[in-house]
Parts: sequence; C-alpha cells; structure tokens
Amino acid sequence: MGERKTAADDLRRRAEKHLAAQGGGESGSEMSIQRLLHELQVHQIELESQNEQLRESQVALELARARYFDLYDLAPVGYCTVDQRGVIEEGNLTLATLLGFARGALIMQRFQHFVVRDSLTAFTLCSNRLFESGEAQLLELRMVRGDGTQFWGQLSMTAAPDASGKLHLRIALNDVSERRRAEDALREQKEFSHLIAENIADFIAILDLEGRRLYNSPSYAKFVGNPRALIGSDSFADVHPEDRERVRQAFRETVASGIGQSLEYRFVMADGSFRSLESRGSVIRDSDGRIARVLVVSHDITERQRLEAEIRQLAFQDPLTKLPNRRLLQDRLTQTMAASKRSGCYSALMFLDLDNFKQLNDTGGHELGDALLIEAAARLSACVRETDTVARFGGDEFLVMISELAEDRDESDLQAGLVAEKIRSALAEPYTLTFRRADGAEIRIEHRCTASIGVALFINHELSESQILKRADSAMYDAKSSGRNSFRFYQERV
Ligand SMILES: Nc1nc2c(ncn2[C@@H]2O[C@H](COP(=O)(O)OP(=O)(O)OP(=O)(O)O)[C@@H](O)[C@H]2O)c(=O)[nH]1
Repeated sequence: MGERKTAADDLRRRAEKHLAAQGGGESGSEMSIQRLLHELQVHQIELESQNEQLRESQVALELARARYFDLYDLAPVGYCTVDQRGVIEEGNLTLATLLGFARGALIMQRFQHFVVRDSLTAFTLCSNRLFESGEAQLLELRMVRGDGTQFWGQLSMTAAPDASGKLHLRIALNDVSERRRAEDALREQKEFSHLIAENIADFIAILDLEGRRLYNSPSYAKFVGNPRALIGSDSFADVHPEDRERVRQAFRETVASGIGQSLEYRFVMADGSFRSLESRGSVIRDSDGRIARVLVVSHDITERQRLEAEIRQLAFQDPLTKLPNRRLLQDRLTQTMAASKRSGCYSALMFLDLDNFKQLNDTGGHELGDALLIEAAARLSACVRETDTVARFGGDEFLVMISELAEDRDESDLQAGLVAEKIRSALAEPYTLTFRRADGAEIRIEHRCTASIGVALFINHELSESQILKRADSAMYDAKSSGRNSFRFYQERV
C-alpha cells in the first residue's frame, strides 16, 4: 500500500514538473480556477503515464508468454505434472501430440490410462519408489495412444512439492519406438547369426588379420575336441605342410583385397591323419569400413572326394576283374603312341580271347565263369611290367599293351613274341576255382582253359588307334582258326 502511495506521489511530482515545463501554474485572482485546472491536468498526465507503464507491462507479459510457449509447450519431450494418484494436472502440447489427445482433454485423465496393461506394474513400482526415496526414476514402458496404437515411451520421473508441501510427479516422456525397433532388429540379427553359427554342420571360424582364431563354431569339435581351447591359436598350424603356403597366400590376398576366395586343403587331425576341407573366406569390416576380421566357412569334403575318386575309377575300371576297361585302354593307347613317337621304339597290342569259355559258363554256371575271369586277369597282370597295361575288353576278351619294345622291328617282334608266349602258357596252367553255391556251400573245382592271342606292333602314328585294334583282333582270329591256345602276329593280307 505504502509502495503504491510512493509510486503515486512520484507520478504526481513528474506530472507537476511536466506541466510547469509547459508554462502552466497558478497566478493572481484566477487562483482557485487555475488550481482546479492544474489538478485536472496533473491527473490527466498521471493517467497517461500509468497507461504507458501498463502497455509496457503487457508487452513484457506477451514476450514471457511466448517464451513459455516455446520452452514448455513445444519442448522436444512430452511433459506433464501428475498428482499422487497419477491424475494429469498439467501437460504440454508435445505430450498431447504424443498421446494423440487434445491438450484440454488430457487434463484430469490418469496417466496410467496411457500405459499398456503389461507395463502398469513397472510404472506403479517406479512411482512408489520415487515418492518414497525422492530419487529420479528412468524407465521404458509400452504406452498406448488415444487411437489405440502403441509405442515405446521412455519416462524420466522426478517429484517436486507444491507451495503446501504436497508432492507432485513431473514426467518427461519420449517416444523411443524407433530406437527400440533398431535394437530389437539388431538383437534378432545377432541371435539369428549366433543360432546359425552354433548349430550349422559347416565350420565357422572368425580370424584376426594374422590368422589367429577368435571364434570357432561348436561343429569344430569334430576336429579339435574343444573349440574354445582354440581361441588365440594359429589357424595355419593345422593345415597340411604341403598346402600351408597356398592357404596363407589366399588369406593374405583376401585381407589385402577384401575379396573372399574358395580353396581346398588338408586339415591335419590330432592323430596325424588328415581331412579335406573346402573353405570360403570373407572379410568383416569395422564401423569405419576397415577390414578387421576374416570369416571362414568350411566344410569337410573328404567323403565327397572319396566318392568322386570312386566314380572316376568306376568309369575306367571293369567292376569284375578291377582291370582298366576299354575306355581307359583307349587313353593309354593314345599316350603310348605319343611316347613311341618320342622314343622311336615299337609297342605291341595283344588281343586275347579265352578258348571255349562259354562251355564253363554253361556247365558250371556264371559264378564259375566269373571266378575264371578274375583269375585270368590276375595271371595276365603278373606277366607284364607295371608300365604295361592289361585291360578287359568285354566278355572273355582282354587286351595287353606292351610299350617301349625296341627301335628295331625284328627285335620288337621277338620281345613281343616272348611276352605273348609267357601269357599263353600262364593262362593255360590249370585253374583251381572256388565259388559259393546258392545253398551257401563252397565249391572248389579244377579247370583247364587256354587263350588265343593276336599281336599287332605299332610305332609312332603310322596307324590309327582303331586300325591297331583291328589288326590285333584279326591276328587273334588267326590264332583261333589255327587251333586255339596259341598266338599270332598280324599278317598283312594281300
Ligand atoms: N561268367 C561270365 N561270362 C561272361 C561274361 N561276359 C561274357 N560272358 C560269356 O562269355 C562267353 C563268351 O563266349 P565266346 O567267346 O563267344 O565263345 P567261347 O566259348 O569262348 O568260344 P571261342 O571264343 O570260340 O573259343 C559267353 O557265353 C558270354 O555269355 C562275364 O562277365 N562273366
């Protein structure tokens, strides 16, 4: 009251001063009228000054209100004050937008109304803890908007007393759904990769840039017992010494270029045996894009290689006698012709057909015939050098190829004749054949069998492969027609 009086006095003094400056004042007999006029003028100026001050206060108020609007209402977080029951007493515009409610309609709603049922307990626990301890609480909850859609809200809660000392909750709310989604996706991705690495039959290893092991999938147990014990060890140490440098080189190239490579090599097992692995490397980069690790996915191809070799062998081997088949002989014939061109030596191809073989089949059965074919094949192989080839042509027919005889034709004929005779007599030796009958009984029989042999010599590329074969075949027929159990050289027909 006293302050207002002082301000009024101050105003009066300033008004009187202003009037005096305009030449106004009291004089002579008009004193009372003048005084009244003076009073009125003083009041008018007083009022004008008060109006001016009021306008200034209004402008300052407007500015303060605008700042409040900027800071509070448009803050990047939703903000509200709730009482101890959770009733919203005040909330900013961001909060209203976040919760999908008109701001006016938000007031007096319970904050719990916007918390998904599953998250309510967490909210209640945190509010209680805050009221009890006064400590600020930070939590993330599933929230629900007015339209029923849900989002992840991050709540920062503090408590503050009002003028009467009653505590109120202040809640800052952020929508963190995007971050949670990214975290969930990352977690899922990690779990997925982990699941694959831990359960895959292939072998997964992560190596540092020197090739030291940082991770090995459990599947490595097959090779090394406990894969965890491998951490920090040199991955190249278990590679077969003959393959090690090649593997190291591929690793270096992958690290330098960032481009993965596939390669096959042998892995040395603890017992010294080895398994064949096929590995594919690829690089792992850090957040700056630099190559930081090498991921190697391998699988055991030992069995596949064995089967491939078996298939290759089957394609070139006679299954009954295990001798090379006609196809392989064809290859060897080509090679021998090329070799004879280099050496200038003759080679010989012999065509053999067992005599009266059919009879054995017919009387003793197919199994007995097979047993004879196997034994004949063994005898043939024993008659020649390792470098020569014995092949089964089909049925009871065999081929023997003798390479590198001599440069001289007569000398070559002589040598070929000696081998042919050796073969003839070896095959003519009695056979003791064993076979198992259908009832399981083992039968042994003595059998005699001979062969007719045709011999064709060749050198360089004078003759084609089929011509050589035909000549040997034709000579074999000569031997057959001259009474069997003999050999004949090919004779040029006139
Ligand atoms: N056991 C057995 N017999 C076979 C096999 N392949 C063919 N044969 C038989 O071998 C016989 C071949 O007979 P031939 O060479 O035509 O006649 P051969 O009795 O030997 O008479 P010559 O050749 O004139 O001395 C046929 O009875 C075929 O069925 C086989 O893998 N196993």
